[in-house]
Amino acid sequence: MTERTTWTFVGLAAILVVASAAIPALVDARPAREVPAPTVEGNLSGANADGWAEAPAAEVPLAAAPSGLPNAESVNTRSVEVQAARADGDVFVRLQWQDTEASRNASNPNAFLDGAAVQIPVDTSEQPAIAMGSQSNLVNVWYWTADGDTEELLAGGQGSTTAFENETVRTWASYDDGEDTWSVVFNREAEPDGDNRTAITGEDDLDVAFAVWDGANDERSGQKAVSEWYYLPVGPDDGGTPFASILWALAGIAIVAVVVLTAQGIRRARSEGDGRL
Ligand code: HEM
Repeated sequence: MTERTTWTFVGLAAILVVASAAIPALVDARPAREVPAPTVEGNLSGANADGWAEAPAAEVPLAAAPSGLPNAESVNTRSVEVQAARADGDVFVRLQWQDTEASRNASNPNAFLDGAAVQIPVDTSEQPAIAMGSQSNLVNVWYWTADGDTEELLAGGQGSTTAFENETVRTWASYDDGEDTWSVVFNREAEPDGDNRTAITGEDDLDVAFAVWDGANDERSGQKAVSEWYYLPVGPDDGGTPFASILWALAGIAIVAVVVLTAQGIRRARSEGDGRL
C-alpha cells in the first residue's frame, strides 16, 4: 500500500468520524413524543404574544377518545400544534388547531362550545391511564371553552372530574378567521400551593396529553379528539444527544486508529518482504 493510499484511507475514516458524530445528533434531534419546553425571555401572555416565536412546535396527532358515549367516534380535529415554554417560575402551553367555524356561544341547548384541554399527572414520577387517570393515579386537567371559561380540574378516571377551588390556571385565546385556526395559551405557576395540584419541580420530565372539542360537530364531554401521552423535557438533563455524539466520535477515532495501524502493518510487512528478495 502506497503512502497516498494510506492517507486516502485516513481521510475517509476522518469523514466517517465527523459523520458518525454529526448524523445521530441531527437524526435524534428530538425524541418521539417530546414537546420542547425552553426557557423563553419574550412575552408569552397572549395567544399571539411575541415570545411564542422562541418555542419550537410539535405536531401532535389526535384520535377519537374511546369513551363509549353515543357518537364518540365522530370527531373533526385530527391534529394540534403544541408549544411549551418556561418563564419566571411559570409554565405555558399553546395549542393551535384548524376549525372552520368558531363555536363560542352555547346559549341554545342544542349548541356546543369549542374547547381544549391539557392533562398532566399529579404524581409526575408515574404515567397515569390516558383516559383521565385513575383513583390511584390522579390527573390535573386545564380546560378552556370558547365562551372564555377556564377550569382547573382534578380527575381520577372517567366520571370523576371535580373543579379545584381558587383556580390557578389562566388562558388567552384567539380565533383567526383568515386561517380558520384557534390559538389557546394555558398558563400556571410551576409549583402552586394546594393538595393534588401538580408540582413541576424539575425532578422528572412532565407527561402531558391534549384534547380538543369541536362544538359545531356537537362534541362535548367524552366525545372529543385526544392525543397519546407526550412529555415536556423539564427533568434533569440526561445528557442524551451530546453523550451519544461523544460515544460515536470515540467509535470513529477507533476506526481511524485501526485503519492507520493496519495500513502501516501492511507497508512494513511488504517492505520486509522486499528486503528478503
Ligand atoms: C383518551 C381517553 C379518554 C376518555 C375515554 C375520556 C372520557 C371522558 C368522559 C366519559 C367524560 C365525561 C364524564 C366526565 O366528565 O368525567 C370526559 C370528560 C372530560 N374529559 Fe375526558 N377522556 C379521555 C381523555 C381525556 C384527555 C386526554 C383530556 C384532557 C387533555 C380529557 C379532558 C376531559 C374534560 C375536561 C372533561 C369534562 C368536559 C366537560 O365538562 O364537558 N379527557 N372524558
